[in-house]
Amino acid sequence: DTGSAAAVPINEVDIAYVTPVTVGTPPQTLMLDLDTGSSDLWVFSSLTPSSQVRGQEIYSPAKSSTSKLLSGHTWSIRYGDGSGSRGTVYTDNFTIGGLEVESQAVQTAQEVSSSFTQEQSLDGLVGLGFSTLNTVRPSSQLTFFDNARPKLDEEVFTADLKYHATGSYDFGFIDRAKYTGNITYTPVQQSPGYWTHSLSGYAVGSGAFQSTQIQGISDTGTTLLYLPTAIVTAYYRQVQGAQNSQYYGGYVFPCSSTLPTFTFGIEGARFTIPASYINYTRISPTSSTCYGGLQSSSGLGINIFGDVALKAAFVVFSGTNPPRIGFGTK
Ligand SMILES: CC[C@H](C)[C@H](NC(=O)C[C@H](O)[C@H](CC1CCCCC1)NC(=O)CCNC(=O)[C@H](Cc1ccccc1)NC(=O)N1CCC(N)CC1)C(=O)NCc1cnc(C)nc1N
Repeated sequence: DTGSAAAVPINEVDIAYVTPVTVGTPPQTLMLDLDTGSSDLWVFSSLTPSSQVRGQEIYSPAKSSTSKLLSGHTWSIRYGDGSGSRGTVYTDNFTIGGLEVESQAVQTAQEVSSSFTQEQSLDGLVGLGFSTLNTVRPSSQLTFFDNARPKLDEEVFTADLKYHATGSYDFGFIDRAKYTGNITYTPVQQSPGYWTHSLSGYAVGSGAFQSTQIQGISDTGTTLLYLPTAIVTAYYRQVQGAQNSQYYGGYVFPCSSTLPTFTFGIEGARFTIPASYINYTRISPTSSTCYGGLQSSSGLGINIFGDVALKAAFVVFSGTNPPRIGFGTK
């Protein structure tokens, strides 16, 4: 089997992408953030206090003839940006892009943090990290990809995220029409549960490519690209008026500045992020100061290849044994 679904940016600066999914019988449609940086599938639900719901679609297990309570099971998750949620667990039919998993663990939120309440276009997450990261207790649950794997034509899913446009996620096949040339693969280290791999180096603008192994995680749920401070300072040294602002928590620069491109390596292949992707957003709607899409990872303890980087390529997440990740030019 295969599946294919849209990845729709939820705002004008691609802060996140949501994908239509259906849960239950008859199908209830929700827009969820497919997140390779976590492994919980959770949704706003009829169990979420109405004071914490602001425009989100909700899943009501009581309205589904195929829902089953996973009794005694709970979950609680905390994300890198400090947001979080917790609740109970049902199993139900779950489909993405025509690909169905019966009795998928669907984690129903009983509490969500304020940033989720405020994000009305996001009805929950589909974790596509390794199932070891799942927070359901007493027994952890499998991700949609792990459940779908036995019925997939190929043990892969792909991400084709786009700049200020709708892209796609495919399951079970690699769509040759979505990239040119070949996919370059590199090994993935699946502990502790992220899609962890290395870049083979980088270049700032037309500068020489610096060959250096940079380990990090490819994370569709993270908006920006977070790399070691030395690389980030080398980049913004090329930007007139750029400064690392304590106030704004990162590099900012005049919106009128000319930004260089940023190239990263996967093994012998090279992928260039256009300057426009790195001119991420104005710090406020009327400001002439802009916030960079490339920021330092020093506070995170890990480098994160987030959407700013991933949208510059066609990315294959391969669940083969051993797992690997592939990048194609588009
Ligand atoms: C089982 C836990 C699980 C694996 C967890 N995984 C993650 O945190 C990575 C995961 O990909 C999550 C998935 C997000 C969570 C928020 C909602 C959207 C998806 N990514 C992050 O937290 C990366 C940092 N956040 C981001 O990149 C969010 C994403 C977002 C998008 C839309 C709306 C709201 C938030 N972006 C922003 O806040 N932006 C606003 C500011 C702007 N400058 C950039 C964009 C983890 O590592 N948690 C450990 C952890 C706990 N506590 C902390 C403090 N840090 C941690 N890393």
